Amino acid sequence: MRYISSGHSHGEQITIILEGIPANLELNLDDINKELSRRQSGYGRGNRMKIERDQAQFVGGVLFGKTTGAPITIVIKNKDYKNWETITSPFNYKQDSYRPVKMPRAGHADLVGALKYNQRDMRTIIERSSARETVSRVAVGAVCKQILRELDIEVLSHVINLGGIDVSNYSLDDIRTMDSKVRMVHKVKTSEAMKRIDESKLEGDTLGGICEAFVLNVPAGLGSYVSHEQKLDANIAAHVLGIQSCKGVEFGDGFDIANYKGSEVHDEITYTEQTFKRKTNHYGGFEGGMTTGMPIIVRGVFKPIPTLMKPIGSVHIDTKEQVLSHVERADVTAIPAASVILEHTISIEITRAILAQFTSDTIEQLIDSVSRYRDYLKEF
Ligand SMILES: Cc1cc2nc3c(=O)[nH]c(=O)nc-3n(C[C@H](O)[C@H](O)[C@H](O)COP(=O)(O)O)c2cc1C
Ligand SMILES: C=C(O[C@@H]1CC(C(=O)O)=C[C@@H](OP(=O)(O)O)[C@H]1O)C(=O)O
Repeated sequence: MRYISSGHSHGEQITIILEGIPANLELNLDDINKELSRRQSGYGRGNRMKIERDQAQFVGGVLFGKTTGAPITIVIKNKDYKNWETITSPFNYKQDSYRPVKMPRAGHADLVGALKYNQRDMRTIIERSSARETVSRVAVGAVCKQILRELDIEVLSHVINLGGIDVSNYSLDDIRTMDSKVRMVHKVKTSEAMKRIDESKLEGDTLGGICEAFVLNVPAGLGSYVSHEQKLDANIAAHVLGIQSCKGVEFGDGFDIANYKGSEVHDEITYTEQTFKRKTNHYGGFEGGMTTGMPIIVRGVFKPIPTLMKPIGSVHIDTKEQVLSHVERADVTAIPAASVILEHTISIEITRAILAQFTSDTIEQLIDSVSRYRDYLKEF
């Protein structure tokens, strides 16, 4: 399974081509659109999210509500395009009143993108480096979650730190039953986090944070130790790090394991109810790049939004004068959205590993093949 996306933040649309999804999967379009709208909400987002109402249009690979096995094409329109058309229309642009972007924002892709692609107007960089692209991961991840649901595998996420405030107060059961808005910025301690967001906004500043995701009911043995390309934890980490503004990924106890002895952190092996289990899950569900059968626990840390309404120093790319960096509409924080994106990114990698490992021309074959593998594990 693989996917590619194309499109600009303020262009007409984001187009996604997704290949390798089994045939006969009945897609629930409402659920896919619900996931897209979860990505849009969350306290601290800027005015762009008031303009957009993301909806997936399937224009290939789905007939009679089911996947056909052919590549799937998904289109997500940018409603904001109508306000940008004179700038971002590929050919019918007008240059008269347009001001090119010349003062790179530290933390964004502006300067390095301009250097790499020899661009003198960093609009060309912004249009693709923008996290608008994350609609594609969520649309693809939402399709993947429907496959995972057929296999009784569940992926959940929540915010655990927003701008330095610990907002992690929930058990797995709480997270599972929360409605999406509450899940993204939690009820308890929310007011403190919202206050911090309001203060940052007034100060012209931005915030980052940490999100956590869980994958439940994964069979042991997804992924493989035989090559780095097949290590599922490595593939999840790479894809998560590819989320705009992600600066680190950890599994289970993560960086904290450095503080313990082996006897304290290796997850001791037990055998109950015909299953190999672990007394603990310090390694977050992975050994040797393979799932252990314990819940997968992944956290991502996301830096504060680069665009600052009270800008910091920069250098004009033509004159080389010291200036203040470019200012444009932006989020104060996007951590609630990052949590949804994290969940979908992980769903994609879990699905990719499953489709690589099991017979999957059709969803029926996949369900049967995973079920037989689960029986085999019980008989082992
Ligand atoms: C959901 C989401 C929304 C974002 N919104 C903004 C934004 O409004 N303004 C901004 O400057 N950066 C925003 N970012 C971060 C930039 O896209 C990101 O920092 C930039 O592409 C550079 O990539 P890097 O941070 O991974 O190095 C957002 C990131 C995410 C995940
Ligand atoms: C459009 C989205 O996020 C955008 C990501 C983004 C950036 O620089 O990454 C900058 C902002 O774009 P704009 O300048 O149009 O307000 C965010 O709104 C989205 O998440 O759908």
